[in-house]
Amino acid sequence: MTSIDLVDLTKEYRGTRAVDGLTCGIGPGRVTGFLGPNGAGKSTTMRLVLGLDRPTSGTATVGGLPYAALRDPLREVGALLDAQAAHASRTARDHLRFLVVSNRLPARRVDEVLEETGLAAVARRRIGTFSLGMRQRLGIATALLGDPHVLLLDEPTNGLDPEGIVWVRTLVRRLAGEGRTVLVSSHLMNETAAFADHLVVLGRGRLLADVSTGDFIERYGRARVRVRTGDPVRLRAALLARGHTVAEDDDGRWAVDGATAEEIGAVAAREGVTVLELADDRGSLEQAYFALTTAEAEFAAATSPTAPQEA
Ligand SMILES: Nc1ncnc2c1ncn2[C@@H]1O[C@H](COP(=O)(O)OP(=O)(O)OP(=O)(O)O)[C@@H](O)[C@H]1O
Repeated sequence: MTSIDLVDLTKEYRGTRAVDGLTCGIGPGRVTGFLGPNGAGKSTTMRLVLGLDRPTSGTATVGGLPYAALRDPLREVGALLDAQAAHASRTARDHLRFLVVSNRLPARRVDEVLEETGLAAVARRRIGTFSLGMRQRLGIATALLGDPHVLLLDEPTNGLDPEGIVWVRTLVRRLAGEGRTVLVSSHLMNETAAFADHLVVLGRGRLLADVSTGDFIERYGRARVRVRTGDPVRLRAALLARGHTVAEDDDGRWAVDGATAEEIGAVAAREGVTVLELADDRGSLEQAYFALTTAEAEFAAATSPTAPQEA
C-alpha cells in the first residue's frame, strides 16, 4: 500500500512561503479532499510531490521514495495538474499513445482509459477542438494511463457538466475502493463532502486540519436543530426563556443553535405546541470550512499584523 508522506515540507518563492512546514500522511484506500483558500499552497504541494519543484526544505515522498527515485513513475503516480497541458495539434489517441510508448506501458491502456473517461467517440479528434470538459476528461485519462497506485487530481471537476461531476465522484470513490491513494483538490465544498472520506486543509501554506470529513464537520460545523411548528410564537418564547438562540430560516422553519432535537422536542411537548418537523442538522462542510478558515485568518491577523496576505 502506497502513501504520500510530507515531512516538514517547505517551499519558498522569493519571499513567499507557499508551503510552510507541512507534515502529514495521505493514506491508501480513501479519498482525501485537499482544501484551502486560493494561494494556500495546494498546487505547490502537489508539484513538490511530483518532483516538478524542489522543496526549500523537508521531504515529499511516495511509498517512501521521492518521485525522482521511483522506478516506474507513471505506474506509481498519476496526476492531473493542468488540463490544458496536452498538445493541441495531436489527437487524444495520439497523445495517449505517445505516453504509452515513451513510458513502456501496455498499448491496451490507451483504449481502456479512453473508454473509462467517455472519450472513445472523440479519440481521433484534435485536442485543440476539445471543450474544457473534454480536456479535463483527457487529463484524467492521462492520470489513469499507468494504472497507478497513487492519484493526485487538482480540481478534476473543473469545467465538467453535472453528469461529469457525478462521474468524477464515482470514479474517485472506485479508485479508493480498490485500495489506491487518492488526493483531490477542489473549491466545491458540497462536491468534496460527497466524495472525500478524509480532509487535509491548508491555510497560508500551513496545515489547518488533517481529519476525517465527519469529524471535521462535527468539530467546526455549527450543530443546530431545525423545527417547524404550528405555533411558532409560543415555541419561540419558550425557547428564548430557556436561553436558546432561535432564528427564522428563509423556508419558514426555525433554527435553534447548539441544541439537540430531543431537547427541543421536550420543550415543545411541555408547552403543548404541535411539532410538524424536527431534525438535528450537523451543518455542512462548507459551513465548517468557513468557520475554520475565518477563525484562522482572524487569529493570524491578531498575532501578526504584518503577515503577508493571500495572493
Ligand atoms: N512559481 C511560482 N513563483 C512564485 N510564486 C508562486 C509560484 N507558484 C506558486 N506561488 C505562490 O505560492 C502561493 C501558493 O500558491 P498555490 O498555487 O500553491 O496555491 P493553491 O492553494 O493551489 O491556490 P489555488 O486554489 O488558487 O489553486 C501563492 O502565494 C502563489 O502566488
